[in-house]
Amino acid sequence: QQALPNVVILATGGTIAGAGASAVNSATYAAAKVGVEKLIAGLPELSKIANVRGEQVFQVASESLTNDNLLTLAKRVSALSKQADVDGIVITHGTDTLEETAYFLTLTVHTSKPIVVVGSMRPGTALSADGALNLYDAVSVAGSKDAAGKGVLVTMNDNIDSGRDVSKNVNIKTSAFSSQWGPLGMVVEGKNYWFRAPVKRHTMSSEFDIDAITALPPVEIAMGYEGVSSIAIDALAKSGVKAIIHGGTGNGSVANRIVPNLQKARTDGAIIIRSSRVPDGFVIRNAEQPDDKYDWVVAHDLRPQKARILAMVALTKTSDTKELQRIFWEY
Ligand SMILES: NC(=O)CC[C@H](N)C(=O)O
Repeated sequence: QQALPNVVILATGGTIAGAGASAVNSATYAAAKVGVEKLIAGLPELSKIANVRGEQVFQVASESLTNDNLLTLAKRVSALSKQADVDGIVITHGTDTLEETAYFLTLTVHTSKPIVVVGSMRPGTALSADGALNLYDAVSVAGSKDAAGKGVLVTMNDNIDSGRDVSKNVNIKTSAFSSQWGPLGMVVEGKNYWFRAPVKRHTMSSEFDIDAITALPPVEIAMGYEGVSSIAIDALAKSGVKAIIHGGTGNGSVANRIVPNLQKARTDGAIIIRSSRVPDGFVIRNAEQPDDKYDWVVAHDLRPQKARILAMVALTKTSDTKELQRIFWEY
């Protein structure tokens, strides 16, 4: 009988720590109510697969997380990952911005130990609550040797997804999370079944290290849509943001009437990053807009909210647009 792995659960809030007035409240409830000790005590099956201990890092709904929260969490994950008595780390998280935290961690934490971010779509008080199994799966994956070196992972609805690729694509339903490139595998009854591996740079092979990052630069998002005006772009440029993510239409297209405003924002110093509001596919450089001529960057397959995370991290090292474009291809 092998010794059980040591897994630390860092709790940050969300629906997985939510509570409703009755068992039929699957959508109407308060997130971030239940503490980590109670979450662990409510799942005695965990003690059969790992030595688990919990830390309450935050108790919030994830839409309210800040850049400072991201830094605090990532630094704690990094410190724990360096401890010999920690084999894996689980982060319980609200699902609304889970994909952003998971991507930030995979970009910045230098470890090959498994790190798993997990949430739920229904509070623990609801009928058919999904949090208990999702958390069991997260601890199981975080404690398994075959999950090492795959970047930060997300376990929701039996799937093991890459924290880089996965997004919340459905609300209300427990099948909320998916990626256009597919899950890496599945976890069933405490066993992992792998089908693919990430090819983008992450964790150990990342050039970014949370231990060396003390602040994140301001990066904001402006959406494209029929009838868009230059109000948002002009306001962002004036605010002094270091980069503007343009969540464009289609292939990252930009309304002709705001192109001059984005060009001016670039000349005045902001980095312009062209992404798309379309959930899947990716943006091709110099298609739709002459990125070389305008000195713009394209976001590859990253959605605006993920492009913002990579832009903030990349800008801690460089504001050279050629370097930034390399980083967007590689991560
Ligand atoms: N399902 C959820 O976790 C959503 C709850 C809340 N909005 C959050 O993101 O924390």
